[in-house]
Amino acid sequence: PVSKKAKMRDGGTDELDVCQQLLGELETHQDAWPFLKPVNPKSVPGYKKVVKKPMDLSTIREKIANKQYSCLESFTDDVNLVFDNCERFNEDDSEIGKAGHIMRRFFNKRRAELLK
Ligand SMILES: Cn1cc(C(=O)NCCN)ccc1=O
Repeated sequence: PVSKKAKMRDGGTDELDVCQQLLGELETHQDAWPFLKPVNPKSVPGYKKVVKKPMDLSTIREKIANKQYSCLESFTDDVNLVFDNCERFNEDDSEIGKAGHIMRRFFNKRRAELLK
């Protein structure tokens, strides 16, 4: 079988390039505004108690910079956490709830296209 090592190419893995590409597209999406920075628990009543594992795009950007993602799967888990938290806390027909559904669909579509 092809060894893990074989996945490496100069300057890091292809998977990490895909993570950077996807994150860049999420950050610049017009509906990304609710997800760019950590939710401020002081300005959003109930958030701290309800959402056990907060996650946002700037935190994911930091984790990439600190080499905290070993593979596309661990990166995908954090992106999905952003949108799962959003569904948990926001009505589907709210502005933020709608943005979360749009962003999740966009992410899944682009991830599939980049992996083809
Ligand atoms: C993702 N999310 C974001 C907010 C929020 O208010 N973000 C600041 C926008 N400027 C509130 C609830 C929530 O689930």
